[in-house]
Amino acid sequence: MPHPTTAAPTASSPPAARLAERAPAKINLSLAVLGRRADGYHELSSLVAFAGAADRLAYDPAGAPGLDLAGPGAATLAVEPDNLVLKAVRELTARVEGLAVGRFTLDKRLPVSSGIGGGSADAAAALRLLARTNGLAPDDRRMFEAALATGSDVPVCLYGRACLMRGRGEALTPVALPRFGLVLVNPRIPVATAAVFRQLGLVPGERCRSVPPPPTGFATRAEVLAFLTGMPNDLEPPARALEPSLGEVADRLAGTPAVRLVRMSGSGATFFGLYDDCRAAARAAKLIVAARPDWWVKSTIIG
Ligand SMILES: C[C@](O)(CO)[C@H](O)COP(=O)(O)OP(=O)(O)OC[C@H]1O[C@@H](n2ccc(N)nc2=O)[C@H](O)[C@@H]1O
Ligand SMILES: Nc1ncnc2c1ncn2[C@@H]1O[C@H](COP(=O)(O)OP(=O)(O)OP(=O)(O)O)[C@@H](O)[C@H]1O
Repeated sequence: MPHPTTAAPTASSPPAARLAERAPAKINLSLAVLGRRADGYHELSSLVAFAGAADRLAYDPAGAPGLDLAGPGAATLAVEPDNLVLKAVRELTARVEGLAVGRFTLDKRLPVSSGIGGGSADAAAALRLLARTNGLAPDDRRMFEAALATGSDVPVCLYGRACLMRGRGEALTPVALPRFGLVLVNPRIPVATAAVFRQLGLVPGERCRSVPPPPTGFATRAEVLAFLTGMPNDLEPPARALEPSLGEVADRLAGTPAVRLVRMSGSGATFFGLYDDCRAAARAAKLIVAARPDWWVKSTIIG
């Protein structure tokens, strides 16, 4: 297979031949750091769910292997040589003999390096497209292995449903969640995941806390909120220490009417607000956009 490349949009086969997958934003509703493993990765326990906001990955199986970038976020990735879509392709190619690979077009809508796993979601979408077009079962072990080799958040994005995520990101247990209105706010300040973990100052092999597992399901929003109140995002203090301006993002969300919970996702800098329904979320988003038109603000649903 020729080496896949990243390139500006080009003409390719007609739309009828194209396939597509959504690549939804991953939200860490809670995120406990339990310690640091001997291999350097941190041991996590995180309640994860997926938002209505997404990138979109189109695929032309007959096209030349590679990736074209489109959409409002394309420019932020244009000089990125190691796109996670291409990394996932390489990892699956290394595991599946004779894997046929075509051309991807990424419609980039989610902010980059923002704690909502956009790149991981894109990588998972690429794996799903390759599985569909190569006759691999979605639960083929090689899919999971390629996902984990691509990044810690890629397995959960491949899974794509609300779950408890543990370990480095490889242990996933389904959790039933009721629906919330959701507002995502990103101040367009990229935050490097590695720097936030490093700020915790844990040495390999160090344990720092234990947490009780969440229930396997929540019947009501009140139950979810009660659970989350005692389970913050442990990466929020180090992210705020690195980027004190994140305080304004949390404060703006906390000031919106009818907000039930405000928290950072992943390693930041995206914060989210939970609301009872999407109308309350839409109202809140409007207020934030009016105050900070320079921020990325998205009103959607989760659960
Ligand atoms: C913070 C989260 O977004 C929570 O879902 C993820 O744990 C991060 O997942 P990710 O961005 O896919 O992370 P990777 O690309 O695998 O790793 C990026 C950096 O974060 C560190 N990292 C990541 C995951 C983890 N459990 N422990 C870590 O210490 C890695 O050492 C690496 O330096
Ligand atoms: N398709 C992609 N979309 C976004 N970022 C990508 C992509 N490919 C590679 N990257 C690079 O991956 C890194 C992480 O990007 P991403 O947007 O997934 O971060 P994140 O939202 O903080 O993820 P996480 O929540 O998993 O930590 C950035 O350095 C970015 O340049």
